Amino acid sequence: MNKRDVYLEDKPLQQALEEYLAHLAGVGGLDPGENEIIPVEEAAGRVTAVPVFARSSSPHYHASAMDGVAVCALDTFGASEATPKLLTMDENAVIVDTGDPIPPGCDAVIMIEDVHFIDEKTFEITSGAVPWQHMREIGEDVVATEMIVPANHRLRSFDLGGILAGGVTEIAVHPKPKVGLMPTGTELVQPGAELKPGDIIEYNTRVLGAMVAEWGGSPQRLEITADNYDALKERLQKAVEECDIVLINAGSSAGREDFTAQLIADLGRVLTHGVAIKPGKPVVLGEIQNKPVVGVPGYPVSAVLAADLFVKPVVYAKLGAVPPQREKSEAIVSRKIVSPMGTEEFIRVKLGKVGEKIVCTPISRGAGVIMSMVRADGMLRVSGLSEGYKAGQAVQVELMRPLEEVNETTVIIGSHDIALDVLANHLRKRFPSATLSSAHVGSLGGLNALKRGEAHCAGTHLLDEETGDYNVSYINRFLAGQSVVLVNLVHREQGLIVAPGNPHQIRGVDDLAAKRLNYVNRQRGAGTRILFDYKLKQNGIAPDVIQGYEREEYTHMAVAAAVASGSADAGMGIRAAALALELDFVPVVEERYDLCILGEYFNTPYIQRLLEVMAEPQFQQDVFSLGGYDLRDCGKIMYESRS
Ligand SMILES: Nc1nc2c(c(=O)[nH]1)N[C@H]1C(S)=C(S)[C@@H](COP(=O)(O)OP(=O)(O)OC[C@H]3O[C@@H](n4cnc5c(N)ncnc54)[C@H](O)[C@@H]3O)O[C@H]1N2
Ligand code: MOO
Repeated sequence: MNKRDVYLEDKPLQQALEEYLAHLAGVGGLDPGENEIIPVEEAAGRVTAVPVFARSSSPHYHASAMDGVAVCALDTFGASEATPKLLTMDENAVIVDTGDPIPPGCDAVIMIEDVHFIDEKTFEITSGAVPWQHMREIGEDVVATEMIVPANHRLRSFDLGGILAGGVTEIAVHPKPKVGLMPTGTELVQPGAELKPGDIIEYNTRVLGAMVAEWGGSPQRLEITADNYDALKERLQKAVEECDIVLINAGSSAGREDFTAQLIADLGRVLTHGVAIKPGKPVVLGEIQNKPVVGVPGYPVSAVLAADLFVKPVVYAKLGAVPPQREKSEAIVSRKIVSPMGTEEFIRVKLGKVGEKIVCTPISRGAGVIMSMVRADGMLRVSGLSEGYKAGQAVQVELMRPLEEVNETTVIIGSHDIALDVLANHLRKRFPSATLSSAHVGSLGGLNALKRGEAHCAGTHLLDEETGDYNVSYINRFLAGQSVVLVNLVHREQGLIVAPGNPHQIRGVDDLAAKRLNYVNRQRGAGTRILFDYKLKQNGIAPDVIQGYEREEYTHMAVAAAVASGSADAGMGIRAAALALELDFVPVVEERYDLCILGEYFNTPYIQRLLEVMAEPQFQQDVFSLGGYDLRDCGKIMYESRS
């Protein structure tokens, strides 16, 4: 049998979902299952299977609502400042505290503050009591037999109070759908294992498990199964028997060992294999023994999206509900986004409020980049009917963080430095509501982002070859006429990041050419790239003599990672990046790394908070101990220009 299915469908998302839910509903695959009876105190987050009716009223007796004296209102009529009335304890008044039963014969409470004792037994009042004043009547809160919550209601903390107040101690809830999570792949190893080349840490089922729990299901993580058809079939069969829903992770596409669709077809039925979404395209929507079985693609972002789009509605449906919509916000696209027609694309974006508008900047679109989810503030959907967006276009973004957090975010776009991570961390510690969001597009990219009004500030280290000074001439050129303040963050060592022990005995840039070594470069517009070009020129070396000059990475850490992996012999970067990956470092220059701040934001909390943190000795110490940093000018204004 040819188990390799290379013909994936391209079904539109909405159609795939509707067809799937309709099919499942038809075969009973969305039925909730037998009710579970549980104590009310354990019921938060659970979903009621039947309405809950009050057994008793609350209060179930007339109760005093205040500390004071219970009286018969008739006895108090006519009391005023001019004609106070005297009442006698135990004859026509009884002392009560809040919550006490009202004694027979009484129908009102006078607050203790309004009572003037003449002696132990007698007191005076200067205004009459209205019948039922300061009393809580029987059933003021809950009336016996009334419905407290309907069926299919997800119980919140205070709902438990209402139910218990109504005299109910146990309730019937829908069982949590048991979702079997089946990781497959010979290459998978458990988190924490010693890693060999080719090993992949199995984390998808952990992520999926946390998602299932959030939706109200009960995740059941299964053992890793190798890519062996018979073993997979046996495991899947067992999982279907034991669970209400089964997710098979990976093996969904067209690889030689991608068996998921075939397995589901073999044991049940595949309704859809391939949906016009990106990431997540090879998702398999199927059913075995009337139970939903979904083949979730292996790439982590694809897995999260496929589960969110197709499994969440199934779990919710089994609990008698539809998933809540994510909150949305309007945002302005910072740069052109191109997306293929015919595919609904899900683009992870960073958000920040710069001036009056929320700016939306796309981050990595790779389906294998889980960090794109970690870093995302929102998700931008590009419909299959659209080719994307122009820079400056207004879009609706689904929020992955509360809008208040987005509004409190300082947006820094430009060159990357590890000190920014330390700054972000200290900022959050000192100001819990504040966030520093940094996007790494190189120094020139940062200045351009400032010009377009997409950031509050930019990290920049641009060497002026003529003057040997940093940043100022570039600011005057790229931000002419704009008011900016240039504040130093660090001086740092730039040099060549090389393998441990410096096996090629590299002493400087000239050795790269002389020894024909493999170099890894930074992208055009990066300050480090400009520095490298300057050093080549100084040494009279043409760029095309450098092997790997065209290979571009976007951050110091990515350059260090290329050297660590052995795919490059050297790359220019900061010492801290070399130290972080236990590599060696050949110093070339000390350079200045500044924050270029738009004048209009200088006196706002976005910037003042950063400056406060930069002045902290602990922040400076933490940056210093990364190695290769000098903080002698940290926080100092290096230059100011006015519009
Ligand atoms: N010729 C084609 N190749 C691929 C296609 C295609 O249409 N034609 N689709 C691509 C797309 S899109 C996706 S998405 C992936 C889906 O891959 P599979 O579901 O078959 O998964 P694997 O190939 O087994 O694994 C992919 C990748 O996922 C990571 N992975 C897998 N399991 C886990 C886990 N439990 N925890 C963490 N990470 C996991 C791992 O990095 C694998 O390398 O196929 C493309 N190929
Ligand atoms: O569907 Mo795949 O998830 O685009 O990478």
